[in-house]
Amino acid sequence: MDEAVVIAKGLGKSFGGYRAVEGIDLTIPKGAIFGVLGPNGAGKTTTLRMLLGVIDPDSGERRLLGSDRPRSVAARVGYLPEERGLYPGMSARDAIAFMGALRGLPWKEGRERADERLATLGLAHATGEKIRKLSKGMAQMVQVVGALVHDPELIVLDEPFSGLDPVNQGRLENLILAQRDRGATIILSTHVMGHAQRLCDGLAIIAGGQCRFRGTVDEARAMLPLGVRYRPRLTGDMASLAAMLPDGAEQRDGEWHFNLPDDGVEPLLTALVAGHHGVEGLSIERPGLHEAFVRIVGQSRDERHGETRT
Ligand SMILES: Nc1ncnc2c1ncn2[C@@H]1O[C@H](COP(=O)(O)OP(=O)(O)OP(=O)(O)O)[C@@H](O)[C@H]1O
Repeated sequence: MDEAVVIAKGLGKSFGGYRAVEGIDLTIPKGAIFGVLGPNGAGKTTTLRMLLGVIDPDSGERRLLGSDRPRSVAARVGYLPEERGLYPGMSARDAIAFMGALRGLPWKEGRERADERLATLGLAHATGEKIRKLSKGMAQMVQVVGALVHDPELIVLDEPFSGLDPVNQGRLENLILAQRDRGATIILSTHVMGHAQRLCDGLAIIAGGQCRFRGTVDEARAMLPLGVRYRPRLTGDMASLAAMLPDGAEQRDGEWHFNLPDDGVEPLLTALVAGHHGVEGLSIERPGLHEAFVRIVGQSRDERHGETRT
C-alpha cells in the first residue's frame, strides 16, 4: 500500500505565549481532495505552513511525500499561499512560467503550458496581459495556474476561493477535480462549506487550534439528526400549533424547522391535521455540512469559553 502523502502527528505551534495550534493529527491518502476547515483564526494556515515546512512546529512530527524534511520535496508540491502576490510588470504567461521555473520546469515549457491552461479555463484573453492590468480575481486565477503548472503530486491551496466571482469559483472547482483525476492529492483550506461539501473526500475541522472532527462529509453530516421542514396549510391559532411541535422548533419564512422526532413524523402529522393546521409542505432532510460545521465549531467555542489570549 502507498504511504499516505501527508502524515502529521501531534503538530503544535505557539506564537509568543499563545498556543495557536495544538495536537493536530492528519493522514491524507494519495489522490484525495482533503479539506482543512475552520473559522477565522482557527489555525488552518499555521497548520498548512507547518506541513509544508514554511514554519517548523514546536511539537509533533510530519511527513510529506515520504520525507520528514518537507522543504526537500518542494519541487513536487504546488502551493497557493494565503498572501497572494505576482510581479505586476510580468505578463500572466510569464508569471506562470516563472512560478514553474522556481519548481524546476523549463521556461519554454512553462510558457506553453500557461497559454494552454489559461485557454482551458476560458481565460485565454489574459495570457498576454500584464498582471497589474488584471482584476484581483483574475490575478488569483493566474496564481493558481502558476502553482499547478509543474504538475505537482501534492497541491496545497490556502483559501483558494476567496475573492473569486461565482464563475471563477466554478472554474476553480473544475480545475481541482481535474487535478485529482490526473492523480494529484489536494489539500484546501476554506470556511465556505459549499465548496468543501462538493469537493472533499475527507476533511478536518479545526477550531481554537485543535482538530474537532476528522472524517468524510457524510460522517460530519450524520452527526446531526435529520431535520424536518413543515409548512402548515392553515396557520390559525399559532400558540396551539407551536405547542404540538417538538421542543426547539423554529419558525422561519412561514415554515417550521425541527429535528425529526424519535417516533417519526406520522403521529405529529395526525395531530396537526386533527388540530386543523393541515399540511401544505413537508420535507425530511439530512443537515448540510454547514449545519454540522456550525455545531462542531460552536461546541469548541463553548469549551474554550473563558480562555483568554495572553
Ligand atoms: N506569525 C504569527 N505571529 C503571531 N500570531 C500568529 C502568527 N500566525 C498566526 N498567528 C495567530 O495564530 C492563530 C491562528 O492563525 P491562522 O492564520 O493559522 O488561522 P486561520 O485558521 O488560517 O485563520 P483565517 O481563516 O482567518 O485565515 C491566530 O490567532 C493568529 O492571530
